[in-house]
Amino acid sequence: MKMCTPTRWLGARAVAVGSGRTSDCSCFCVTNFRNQPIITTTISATPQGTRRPFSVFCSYSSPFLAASSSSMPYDKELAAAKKAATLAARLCQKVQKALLQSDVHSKSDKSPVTVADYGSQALVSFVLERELPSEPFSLVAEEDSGDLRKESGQETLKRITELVNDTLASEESDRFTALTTEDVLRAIDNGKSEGGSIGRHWVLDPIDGTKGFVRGDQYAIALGLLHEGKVVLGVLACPNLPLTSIGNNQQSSSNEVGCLFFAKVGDGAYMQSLNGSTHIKVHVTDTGNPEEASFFESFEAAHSSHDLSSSIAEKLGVKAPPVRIDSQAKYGALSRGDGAIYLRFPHKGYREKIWDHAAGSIVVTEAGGIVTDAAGNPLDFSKGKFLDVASGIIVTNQKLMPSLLRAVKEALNEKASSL
Ligand SMILES: Nc1ncnc2c1ncn2[C@@H]1O[C@H](COP(=O)(O)O)[C@@H](OP(=O)(O)O)[C@H]1O
Ligand SMILES: [Mg+2]
Ligand SMILES: [Mg+2]
Ligand SMILES: [Mg+2]
Repeated sequence: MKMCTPTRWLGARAVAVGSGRTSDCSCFCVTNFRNQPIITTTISATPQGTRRPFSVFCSYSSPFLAASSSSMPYDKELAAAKKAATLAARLCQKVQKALLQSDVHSKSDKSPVTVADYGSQALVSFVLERELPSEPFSLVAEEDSGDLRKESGQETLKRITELVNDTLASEESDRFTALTTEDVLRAIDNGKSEGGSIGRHWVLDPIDGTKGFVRGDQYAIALGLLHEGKVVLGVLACPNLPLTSIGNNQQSSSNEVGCLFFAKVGDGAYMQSLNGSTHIKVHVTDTGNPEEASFFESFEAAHSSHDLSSSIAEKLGVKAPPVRIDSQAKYGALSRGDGAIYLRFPHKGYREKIWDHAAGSIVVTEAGGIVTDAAGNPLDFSKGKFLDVASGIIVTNQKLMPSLLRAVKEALNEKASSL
């Protein structure tokens, strides 16, 4: 079977143009941008068997193709995601600047949540639904409105609604209409989808790294899109991340902070300033030498075992000390080569959630990196809101992955035999 990439998308019609020897190959296959066959067709052989150009016209009724008539797949979704994450970042920056103790609450699992987590979720949900009116809207997001619907949550709900409206009014004054508290509750609760392997689902962490946010450190607004269980685009807004490298031994040449990373499947990973400069393509480091590599891990030892990662780094031959920062800003920094490895080993019993990895993982893989669980399996985002991973998550480049996997295996075996 010959594979040829479509040269044009014509609504519900895919057109493939190529050349082939029609006498020895009669079955042709139109592939999508991930090289997966979407249409196969047979062309009858010419008696002469000559090499000549051919074109194949096939009817195809996919809503995905129909929706992509004049642009590349997921273009308008990416534009909407960048807009939503940028607006949410503005809201978070405002709150972090003037963080009042009363803006931090405790959820039933005792983790912190702030008015900015809720406000960011409401804004992203509202903007995505408004920008993509012709698409069914499904959102899997971290926060829910339960506490805000209680009597004790009314003041907080008012404050969140004000924040959302202030942000929309200052950033989009031309199209602003105020949201009510009910609108805000509804937008937050749109995030109740369970995700899964069928159709499309947005995946949102409105503030990833809330503890970092409250401390005044790193955090990210992380938004991904799943299609048939795979992450197909991701946007990471990192309002406090310097535009220049934060790796070990690297002096920052500018004080400017605020990065927006974005990636679409098959299209590479990019970074731009949150203030809207032109974007640059980013790539993970290509070092294969652990002595040149540094590694990222959680700032919070409660989120990832610092002991285990230090044992892995030692076995691998990494000399540099860990770079500890909060949130998926780690994935963003790794995607542009600030460091070579990200190690995440949650303590026993913790179940990873898809919103903590969806956006970050596509940014890194499109930048040429690899994201797997501790056994080397790819992450499976198709099983609902949880990610079932073996022991932990590891991220690095192609060259270092084989030796990293060996070091992880050794360190995990050592830990198991010491218990
Ligand atoms: N005990 C635990 N082990 C591992 N991860 C945890 C955890 N408790 C919370 N987390 C997750 O770790 C995320 C932050 O990761 P990091 O340590 O890389 O900054 C949190 O995201 P939120 O801040 O969105 O709740 C939360 O989902
Ligand atoms: Mg949280
Ligand atoms: Mg998170
Ligand atoms: Mg969060």
